[in-house]
Amino acid sequence: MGLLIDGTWHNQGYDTDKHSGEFVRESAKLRDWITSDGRPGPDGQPGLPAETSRYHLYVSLACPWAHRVLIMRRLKGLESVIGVSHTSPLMLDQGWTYREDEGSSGDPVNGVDFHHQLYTLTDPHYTGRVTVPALWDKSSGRIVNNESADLLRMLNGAFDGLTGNRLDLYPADLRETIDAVNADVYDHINNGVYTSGFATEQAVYEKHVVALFEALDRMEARLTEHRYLAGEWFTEADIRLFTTLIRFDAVYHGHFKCNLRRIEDYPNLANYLRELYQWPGIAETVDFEHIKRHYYLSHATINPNGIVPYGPLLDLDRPHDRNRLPGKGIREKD
Ligand SMILES: N[C@@H](CCC(=O)N[C@@H](CS)C(=O)NCC(=O)O)C(=O)O
Repeated sequence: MGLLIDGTWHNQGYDTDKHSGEFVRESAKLRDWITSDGRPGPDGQPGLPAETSRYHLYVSLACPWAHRVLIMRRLKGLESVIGVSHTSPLMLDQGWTYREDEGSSGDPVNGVDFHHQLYTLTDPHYTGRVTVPALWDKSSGRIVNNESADLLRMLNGAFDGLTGNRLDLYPADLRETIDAVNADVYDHINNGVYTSGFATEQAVYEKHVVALFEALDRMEARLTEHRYLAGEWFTEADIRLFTTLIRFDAVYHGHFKCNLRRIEDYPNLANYLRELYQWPGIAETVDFEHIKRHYYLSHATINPNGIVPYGPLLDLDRPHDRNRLPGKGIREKD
């Protein structure tokens, strides 16, 4: 694990001492935006036009943030429009790598060995953490965006003219609800497992793990009455919760000590997780081999001997009970 400082790779972990034992996630820095015709993004970000085969997605199959984007790519029928390379599950001295002998797909676009090289190709003086997912633009030869929340929004709309796909995972009339759920899920669940697991002080860990389970309780209650997080429609809010839930019992419960309960112990969350897992196309984006090997083998401070647990046994294909609640699937744009 490491970071770039003025374009030079430094092999160093997260500095929790600087924040009294807290893990503080760095904000993504590369934030240009793909739009259908290259006009600026929603907040005036520099725009680039959607084109077939122009952009390439670099992901880790282990990473919950990258996984969101893989699901959106699949649901939006973008497989033949945006190519993908995945890293090796191991994130060690050189960070994410494209070592095929360790399980990476390799990098056919730039032929790099290490993910950090894509950042220095983008900016020879790059300073910051080197993260997946990253969307590469073959035309300008750089990463245009490395923030999964942005990538979800772009993939939901910008390429519709090329694919004819009209599914809308961020419908205008549900945005207020989706944004509010996303904020809670991001702070306490998506990031909450990391702030719990990477805490280096007991009190800091306890604060985050309690907040995490309070948020899971809120989601459990919400899903008693609602089929999906924003109501009857499946939206990006569900994708964003799913990628944490699917890793929870296999990794976060043990490795990150998020062990008040398992997802399996929550009737609604467990059934909801299975419904989403069984959604056409989604199970194919889940790779437990990468997920387990990544976490248990990449964080030597947490798991120094690198033993990967054999279990748990998960039966995500068994039936769910979510049909008891009204659901309409994914909205189509008018
Ligand atoms: N804000 C980013 C966060 C991505 C992120 O933190 N990815 C992790 C993998 S799960 C990573 O690459 N970490 C490397 C590091 O922090 O050095 C996003 O959501 O796209």
